[in-house]
Amino acid sequence: MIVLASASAARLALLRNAGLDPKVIVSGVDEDAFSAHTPAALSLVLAKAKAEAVAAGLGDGLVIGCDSILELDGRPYGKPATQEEALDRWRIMRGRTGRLVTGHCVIDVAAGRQVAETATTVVHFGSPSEEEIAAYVGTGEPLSLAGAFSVEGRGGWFVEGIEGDHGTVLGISLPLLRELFDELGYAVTSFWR
Ligand SMILES: Nc1nc2c(ncn2[C@@H]2O[C@H](COP(=O)(O)OP(=O)(O)OP(=O)(O)O)[C@@H](O)[C@H]2O)c(=O)[nH]1
Repeated sequence: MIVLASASAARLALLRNAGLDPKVIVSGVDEDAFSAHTPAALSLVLAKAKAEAVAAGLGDGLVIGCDSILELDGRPYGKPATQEEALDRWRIMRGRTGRLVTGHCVIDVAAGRQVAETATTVVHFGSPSEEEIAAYVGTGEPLSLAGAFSVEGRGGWFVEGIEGDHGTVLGISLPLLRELFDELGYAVTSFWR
């Protein structure tokens, strides 16, 4: 059994479209209770915390935990708390290049084994006008997204391009997840529906 320890609809859709049919158990981890020296380290700490919180209640299964953070000027940006914060974020981001880091953790509950790693995708932001930023933030979309943008939704109009795996931006890197499964001795193809 594969368990996705995430409330992210994007992560679930990505795994389903890629042939898996995970059971979703949201971890409920309080992300504000964690800190780390770098955005990448923070994404890993949070991915592990989410996977561990869900794995603690299971006797078997492969539990996947993830956390996505935008790194800009070395600072971590998660989901904006308010529309005002999202507006301010876009005024910083526009015309700039950031790194979307997603931490991944997979726990083989029965074997008591855990593997974890980050994936990073470079994001080149466009230069939306004040009116465009206000219109985008006004849709409410940015509030549920790490870095206050989507690459395939309404935010896509303001993303000039990315360098790296697009799944990492959506919230889960399939090639990295394949490596982590392989490290635990599992072939992802064996779970394809
Ligand atoms: N659809 C879409 N979602 C994105 C994009 N960038 C980030 N996200 C989502 O932003 C959210 C990042 O916040 P996280 O804390 O990692 O995850 P969450 O949604 O809070 O869910 P949990 O894993 O339960 O914490 C995830 O749901 C990602 O799927 C994007 O470009 N497109």
